[in-house]
Formats: sequence, structure tokens, C-alpha cells
Amino acid sequence: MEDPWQKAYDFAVTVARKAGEVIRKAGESEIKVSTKSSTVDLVTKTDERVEKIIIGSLKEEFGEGTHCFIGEESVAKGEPCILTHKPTWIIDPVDGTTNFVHGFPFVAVSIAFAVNKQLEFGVIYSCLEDKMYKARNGKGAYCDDELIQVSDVKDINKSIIISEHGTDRSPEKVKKIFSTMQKILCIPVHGLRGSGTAATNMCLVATGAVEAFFEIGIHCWDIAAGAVIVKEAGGVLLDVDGGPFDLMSRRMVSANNEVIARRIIKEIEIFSAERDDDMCEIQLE
Ligand SMILES: Nc1ncnc2c1ncn2[C@@H]1O[C@H](CO)[C@@H](O)[C@H]1OP(=O)(O)O
Ligand SMILES: [Mg+2]
Repeated sequence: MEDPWQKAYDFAVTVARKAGEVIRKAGESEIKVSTKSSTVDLVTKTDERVEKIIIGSLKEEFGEGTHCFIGEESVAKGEPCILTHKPTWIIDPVDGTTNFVHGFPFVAVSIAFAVNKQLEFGVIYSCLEDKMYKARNGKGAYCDDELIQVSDVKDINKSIIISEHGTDRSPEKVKKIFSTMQKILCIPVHGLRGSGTAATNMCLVATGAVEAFFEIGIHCWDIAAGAVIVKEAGGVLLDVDGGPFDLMSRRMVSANNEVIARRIIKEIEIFSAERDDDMCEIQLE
């Protein structure tokens, strides 16, 4: 059967590459536009410019009426963040903005596409490394056209785990994050890592470089494309409480297998994060 979303998938790869070129040319000296008070959440003019380029290209190609768009910068400006049954693009123009500002070399463009609330494909362009990760539902995951697969490690003692510190600097949350990291490190595991971008972290799970990545506080645009890529590389996605993965919950464990995922879940100290779809009062359907 012909894949109805083949054209959208190919277009997403082209747009992600184009966006990555803009990011590379912009360099690291971009001006910070805003920093929210209790958090350290950086935004640059490049984030906004690149999102406009991506959404503008997609609207031109697929029409504004039939497709919906959830983009990090658009949501920041008050656009709704609700996943409906309509074909929906979920976009993070610059994942790893803090890295970008500092010239830390992991910055990704993340573009996912969902229909009937199911993710159909995900594309992540790690633009400073020039690596294109992509996956379509049921069709495997690729890095630069090479099939990728998660690691087959089942022994947590032989694993590397990724987590991040997030953007919230309230002492209670930071304490929980470090307490979780301490417990996981002392299992013991081989190491703890973090690239500073959720999208790249998920690609590292998908290629088998690490066994798992988990985080609380991430948004749907950070992980939507990565979720397809991890799943298609043979990995699993769960909620941090062990329940089913929920794209809008701002919590996620992605891992090479369920044994590793559930071992990590035992150690996670959960803290609250307002759901992505709670931040907006409008119901679109
Ligand atoms: N409030 C939050 N807490 C934790 N991580 C967040 C976050 N907001 C964004 N992130 C994302 O999580 C990773 C680092 O923790 C990055 O991918 C970052 O995306 P960003 O660079 O697009 O903001
Ligand atoms: Mg992001």
C-alpha cells in the first residue's frame, strides 16, 4: 500500500536540513531575547526565525487549513498546544538553545508529524554534527540512511544513562533531580551523560550509544520526533511512573528495553510539571 505521508516525510527531511543550515550560519553569538524569572530558559532570535521558516515552508506546501502546527516558539506566544485528530506538525526549531548560545556542539532541529493523535514520523537533524536521524512508523529508524538499533544491554550495571538538569532552578526540584542521579549512578551504572538536547539524547538511545534517557520538564516538541526514532530503533517509551508514555505529560523514560527502563523508574523521584495541554484553555475539538 502506498504510504500516504511519504511526501510529508521527505519534505520534513528537506526542511530540517534547511533549518539546520540557518542555525549553523547564525553562529553562537545570537542575542538572548528573554529569560524567564525563576527558570533559566534561553530564547534567541534564531529560535524564532527558524520556527517561522519551518512552519512557513510547511504551510506553503500543505496548506494552513488541513494541517495543524505545534511549535515551541508559537506556543510561547500563546498559540494552542493541543493534539487533535487532524494532521499535526510538532516542531522544536532549536533543541538545545542553551548549547547554541554557548557554542556547545549539540543542537538539533526536531520535526514530528502526528495523525489521529498517533505519531507517524520523526526527523531530527543534529545540525552541528551534520547527522540526519529519521524514522517512520513501522519502517525502521535511520541515521544518514543507515539503519540504527538500540543497544542489547539488559544489565543496568553495564549501562550508560542520560538525564538532564532541566531549566527550573527551584531548590526542591534541583534536589530531586540530583537525588535521582545519585541513586542511578550508585546502582552502579557505567556512567551518566547529557548532551543538553532531548532530541539528540533520544538519538543516542536509538543508536545504542547509551541505554536510556529520562527527563521531567521536557515538552512535546522536545521528544515527539525522538519518540518515533527510539521506538523504530527497537526501544521503549514509558512514563516516569511506569505507566504508558504520554506525549503531552512532560515526563518520559526512553530506553533500549523494558528491563533497563523499569530499573531506572525505580529510582526516579517524580516532581510535578504542568501538562503541555493544560497550559492552554482552548479545546479545539
Ligand atoms: N522546563 C524544562 N525542563 C527540562 N527540560 C526542558 C525544559 N524546557 C525545555 N527543555 C528541554 O530539555 C532539554 C534539556 O533539559 C532540552 O532539549 C530543552 O529544550 P530547549 O533547548 O528547546 O529548551
Ligand atoms: Mg527543545
